[in-house]
Amino acid sequence: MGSSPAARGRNYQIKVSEGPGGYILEDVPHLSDYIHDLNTYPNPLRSNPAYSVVKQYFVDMDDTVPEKIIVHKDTPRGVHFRRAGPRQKVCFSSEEVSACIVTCGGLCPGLNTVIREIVHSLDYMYGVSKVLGIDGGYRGFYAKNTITLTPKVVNHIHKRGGTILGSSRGGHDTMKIVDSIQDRGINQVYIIGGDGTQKGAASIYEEIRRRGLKVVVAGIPKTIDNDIPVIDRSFGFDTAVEEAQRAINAAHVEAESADNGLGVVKLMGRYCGFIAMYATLASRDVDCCLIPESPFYLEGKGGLFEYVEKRLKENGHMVIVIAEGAGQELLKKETALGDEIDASGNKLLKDVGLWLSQRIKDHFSRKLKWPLTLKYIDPTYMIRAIPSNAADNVYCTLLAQSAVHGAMAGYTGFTSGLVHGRHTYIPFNRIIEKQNNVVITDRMFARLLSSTNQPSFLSAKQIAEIANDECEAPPSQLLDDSQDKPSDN
Ligand SMILES: Nc1ncnc2c1ncn2[C@@H]1O[C@H](COP(=O)(O)OP(=O)(O)O)[C@@H](O)[C@H]1O
Ligand SMILES: O=P(O)(O)OC[C@H]1O[C@](O)(COP(=O)(O)O)[C@@H](O)[C@@H]1O
Ligand SMILES: [Mg+2]
Repeated sequence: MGSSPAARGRNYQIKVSEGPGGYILEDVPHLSDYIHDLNTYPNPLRSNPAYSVVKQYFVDMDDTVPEKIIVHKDTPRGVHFRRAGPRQKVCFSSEEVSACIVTCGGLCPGLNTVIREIVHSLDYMYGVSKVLGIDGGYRGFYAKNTITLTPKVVNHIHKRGGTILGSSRGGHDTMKIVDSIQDRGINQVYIIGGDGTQKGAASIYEEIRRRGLKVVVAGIPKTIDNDIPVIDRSFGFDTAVEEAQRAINAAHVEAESADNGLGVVKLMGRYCGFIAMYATLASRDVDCCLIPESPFYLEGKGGLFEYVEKRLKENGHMVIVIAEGAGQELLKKETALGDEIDASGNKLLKDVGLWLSQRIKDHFSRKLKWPLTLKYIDPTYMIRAIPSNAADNVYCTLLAQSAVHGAMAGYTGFTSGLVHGRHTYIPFNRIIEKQNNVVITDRMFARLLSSTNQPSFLSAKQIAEIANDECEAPPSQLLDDSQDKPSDN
């Protein structure tokens, strides 16, 4: 993977200022930080009939959004992010802009909606007509042709799953990508992708800045797994949870219709179990939800087999939801398979659902001689390939609009993201420093355990150790709803 010496330093990204009462602004870079004779223009939205009637349509330059909204009387004001939205002045004239859009990593519902809205916002709000689609992810910058994107070309794409631009893993070469951006005269780069993609976007931004180019880099966070930190949730997550209900429902119907019926559903989540956890909480038909963050074991007292036996005796049927990244250590021990990675360096997972189903069947047929009817459903790629639902469509639209407003205003090196329901510009360093995961000592996980009645599979000592490890890390927004809403405890 190519990255410049500047990219390895990562110093350009951090722009922090402080104010009274412990106020901290983790700001995003601006072209004027390194280009001193930057022209500005009045925002064309001033004369747009749709927006000119809105009172205070333009965002006040001083508006910021707090990272934490639950505070005590004496709490310092803490970290804030710049509020997204249109500015009075822009740094590009409409004719000057030459934009490009790239989608990278795994598919996710909503990708086409984001592409469509970037093209539409650039054209209808800012009069920009030069927009290129980069074919097939990062490597498309230097190894493939581009696609001309017009409002007409993208008009109906939000009704389709996937990405009309194609995507890929691997192939990120900072130098070749920035050379291609420079050669093509591109000055706005919109990069849609997950944690890996945003790391790549940070390297591109740093190299562009090192070369002193008037080119803005705007990220739009994409991941069905919801593993991107800081933001409330990633687009496509809501759609995935909704679609997962169909698989869980099918598993439940199958399980209920058979003697000792057991439905096993595998859902996505390479390193985190958000989809599994939320789908379980939404469905209420699930008896056990297994996620990567919460280790489990099969045999012996307190193990999964014991719980399955108990539930089948009590209820006659059972549904297990398992995130694809759960139980990988157990599976690895038993199958002696090595560690493999994909082209982006992500762990390649073994099929834990298939393995678990086989282990349960073996256990009940050989050891207990129980007749068991087990149905295994793997809807993972079906879920990922559908178009986004209504809520995600609106969310994608606003994320794309925010990115365009930010880029036109000259902000760069940022990811457009929702923080406590407010659209913000988050500096890349905050997005790529860690991954979001389910905190099993948070209230939300307790709610999950109490809704399924499953054992936690952890001893009191293990839970205490995890709690100690996690007390340093702030709880994720999606998990700890005490961040957003009054506690319901
Ligand atoms: N640390 C990194 N630095 C630069 N590029 C990266 C990095 N990690 C991943 N990428 C690139 O980002 C793209 C997408 O990454 P991947 O992990 O596959 O998906 P996602 O962005 O959804 O997490 C790939 O083209 C990959 O080469
Ligand atoms: O598309 P692939 O390479 O089979 O990868 C599957 C992985 O992609 C995901 O859907 C999303 O991962 P990314 O957000 O990193 O793209 C994971 O849930 C899953 O493990
Ligand atoms: Mg990823």
